[in-house]
Amino acid sequence: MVGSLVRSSGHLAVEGFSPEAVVTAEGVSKKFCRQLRRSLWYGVQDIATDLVGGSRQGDRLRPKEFWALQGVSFQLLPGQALGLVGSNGAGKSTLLRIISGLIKPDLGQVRVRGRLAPLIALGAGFNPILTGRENIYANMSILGLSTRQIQARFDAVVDFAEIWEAIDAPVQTYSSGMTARLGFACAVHIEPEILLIDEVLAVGDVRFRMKCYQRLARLRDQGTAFVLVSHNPNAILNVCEQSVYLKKGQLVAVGPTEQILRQYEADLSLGDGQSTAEFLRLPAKDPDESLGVDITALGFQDGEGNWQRHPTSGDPISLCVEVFSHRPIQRANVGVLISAVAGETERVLTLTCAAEDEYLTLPAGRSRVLMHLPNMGLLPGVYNLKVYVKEGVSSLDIVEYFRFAVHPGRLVSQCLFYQPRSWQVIPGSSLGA
Ligand SMILES: Nc1ncnc2c1ncn2[C@@H]1O[C@H](COP(=O)(O)OP(=O)(O)OP(=O)(O)O)[C@@H](O)[C@H]1O
Repeated sequence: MVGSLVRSSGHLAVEGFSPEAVVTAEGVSKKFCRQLRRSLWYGVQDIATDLVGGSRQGDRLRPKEFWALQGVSFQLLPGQALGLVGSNGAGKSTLLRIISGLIKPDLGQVRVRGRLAPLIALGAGFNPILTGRENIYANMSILGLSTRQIQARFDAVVDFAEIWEAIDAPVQTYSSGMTARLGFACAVHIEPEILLIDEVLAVGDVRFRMKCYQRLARLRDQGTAFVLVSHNPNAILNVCEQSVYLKKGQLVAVGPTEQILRQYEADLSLGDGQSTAEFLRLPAKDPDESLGVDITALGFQDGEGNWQRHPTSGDPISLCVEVFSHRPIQRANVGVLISAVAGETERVLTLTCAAEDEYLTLPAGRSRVLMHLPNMGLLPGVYNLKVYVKEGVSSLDIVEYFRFAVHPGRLVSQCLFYQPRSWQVIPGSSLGA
């Protein structure tokens, strides 16, 4: 799908484009200027240069300009789904805007073959003062449908968006979920050959999201190609078998989605500023500030008591919470809440003493609370751990932020949940008597 990649002058470039590709991006670069005044002035200069038939110096940065995209090449074949991952400001939306034709690249080119539907900003393409009905006609005709074709699909669009009661109200009175539903419904009902989706699936309730995913699967079966941007790795994993990783405007990797997400998440964990330390040491608290128990250190330890900065999926591991107690606590409730960093703070695991009525006794002075996990059930990725110590409903101390990465190990699971199990074959045995 993405051709073979070679490194050239510090960038990855695609060798041997397929003539069947529905989208081909070749050495695409885009620069922006953060100063509005300068940016407007540069715009005027560029238009003047175009008018007199001069050539823009697209390859050079003018003062205060920066590359939002630099030398990005990839291609998308019919019916294939490509995820676009990268942290904030990596250039994902800029790339989608260039593919959709909303903005022009300064260098390189993008070729698109087939009808393209961009779903790249909530409500973009809708006129807020027009009604839902009027917007459906306006939007779908911009996307290439005739009035007769729109009439034939109108009911299906409104049914899908579930907005019959508001169809004659101005779109500015719609909730963000309703606008997203209408945008999605219009885009999928033009039956595009290429669909660009930028985060819009994050809006709307869970039921509608499931409906969108089902619809996307149907479009894929019919041969629609996708480019999907999402901060939620599961959304990308569900839809795309291949992904592109953008970092500071450059394409750093392309390949199977699982591999690309691991690389991205590993980079995220290296950028957290905590990664070099084997465990998290917390600054000593002023006795006046303390509520009775202070968490003084936090980390993972293996069976031999060695600190493990990055636990391995499937291996036994213990979470170690070092505390200093100013007085004995008879019924301490220690809680551990784990969320996925790349999943928009999606909670993955909540483990508390109170949930199992297994309260702890903390003596006065320093102690280590160990939570033994026979298997690290988290899949490879980057997580944030929050830990608290409570006595009844009163919180004694809390650490909001301990980021760690889980490295791949022998555990192989395709889903979020890992169930430890053992297998057995009983020869000569049947379920009958
Ligand atoms: N019109 C613009 N003028 C100036 N800078 C811009 C403009 N549009 C985007 N940028 C900048 O270009 C860079 C890339 O932005 P872009 O929106 O493509 O990133 P992104 O990967 O989609 O980020 P996010 O995940 O936060 O949506 C950012 O530094 C952004 O601030």
